[in-house]
Amino acid sequence: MIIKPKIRGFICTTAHPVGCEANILEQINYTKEHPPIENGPKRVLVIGSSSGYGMPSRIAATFGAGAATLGVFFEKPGSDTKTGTAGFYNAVAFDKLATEAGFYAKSINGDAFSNEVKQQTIDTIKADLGQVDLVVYSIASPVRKLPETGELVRSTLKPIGKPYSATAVDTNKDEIISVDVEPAVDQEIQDTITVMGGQDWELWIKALNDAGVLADGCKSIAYSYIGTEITWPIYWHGTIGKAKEDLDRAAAAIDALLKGTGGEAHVAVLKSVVTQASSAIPVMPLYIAIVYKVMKEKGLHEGTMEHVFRLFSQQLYKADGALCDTDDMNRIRMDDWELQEEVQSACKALWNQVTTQNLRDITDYDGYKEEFLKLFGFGLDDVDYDADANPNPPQQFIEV
Ligand SMILES: NC(=O)c1ccc[n+]([C@@H]2O[C@H](COP(=O)([O-])OP(=O)(O)OC[C@H]3O[C@@H](n4cnc5c(N)ncnc54)[C@H](O)[C@@H]3O)[C@@H](O)[C@H]2O)c1
Repeated sequence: MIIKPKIRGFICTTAHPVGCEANILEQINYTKEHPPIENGPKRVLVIGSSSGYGMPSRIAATFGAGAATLGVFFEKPGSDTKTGTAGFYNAVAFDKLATEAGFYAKSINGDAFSNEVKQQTIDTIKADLGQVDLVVYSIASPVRKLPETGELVRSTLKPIGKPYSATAVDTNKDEIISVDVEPAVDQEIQDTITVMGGQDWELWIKALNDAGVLADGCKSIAYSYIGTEITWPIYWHGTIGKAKEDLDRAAAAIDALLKGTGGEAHVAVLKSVVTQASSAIPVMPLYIAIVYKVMKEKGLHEGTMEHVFRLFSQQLYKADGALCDTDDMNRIRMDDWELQEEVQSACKALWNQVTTQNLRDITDYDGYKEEFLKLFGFGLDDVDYDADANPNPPQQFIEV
């Protein structure tokens, strides 16, 4: 099949398996070029491991610390007429490259919110690894099927209390627009907490702990975002922010549980990056185009792989074995570079000046668009997009 990008709204409905493999290889090579992560984990479970921040977590564990990894994700395979999702191809590539390099890498494709996927994960750990010493929770989902009732709950990305009006970019027309978002009603706030809050992370840790598959000293992290004044109305002070506050609550409960066996749990607050999840959030694409411009100019830019590698090597598994640095909520603040005063004041200045005419000059909008396409395996120099590509490459995922 000849595969080209097809963009609909804020997603690309096609993905390129060869391009996705090239992306994974690039991330693996980045990791291999760095000194190994001393004291790193050896058996790792990554929940939400097929893209965004989850995949580099798996790569840092494997190629940085030499860990055996089990990945969980929810992705669609390709068929003769349709391509699979980018996450599917990323995971195919990771399993292949990790296995070829001699590492244990198994993947479970199914709904992480379900009891069945949790049980399959436990069975696989028991059969192959015995226990795990790190659990990474990196799910981003607009919907959660509740395991007990089967009810489908949807999250929303809305402000709370009052309508929100802001400058944004229409990424299909490459135009600066104004977006107006009505505030959430109470049910929408509750539902967003149900989908993206900490309950499922807690259910995972409880299930894994009850099954005896968490090693003594096991750590767990879940990823969060706080951001800045520019994005607060739609993010930290909005429905998704309430869900992330609930993640902080869950982190404290999980930390208390894991401390009993010498372990720990943290929320890691990460920087804004181009992922499928962030491109769905109003205002984020423009903010990212601006902050990338500023951080690239200041030599502070990191992509997902660089950022997660710094988290693993300089915080979670420090060379001297010291505990990670945390804020007063016990969170690991990897967003420290992005939140520097000089970065944020430069962002605010650009935010107030941006127009359709100067979008490409004063922001890194071209970089944003390139990275967006790259998420789906497109726009890479060394991939022949006119060549036939197999939309269903061989894989051995455990399907649940
Ligand atoms: N993108 C950012 O700028 C950013 C910044 C800070 C924190 N984060 C956080 O990082 C985490 C991951 O987000 P991302 O941006 O990497 O998202 P992403 O869309 O790139 O990846 C989401 C992952 O979740 C998996 N997933 C979704 N629903 C699932 C389900 N029902 N069962 C199993 N797997 C499922 C997907 O398969 C994929 O592996 C989120 O908690 C997000 O808030 C993101």
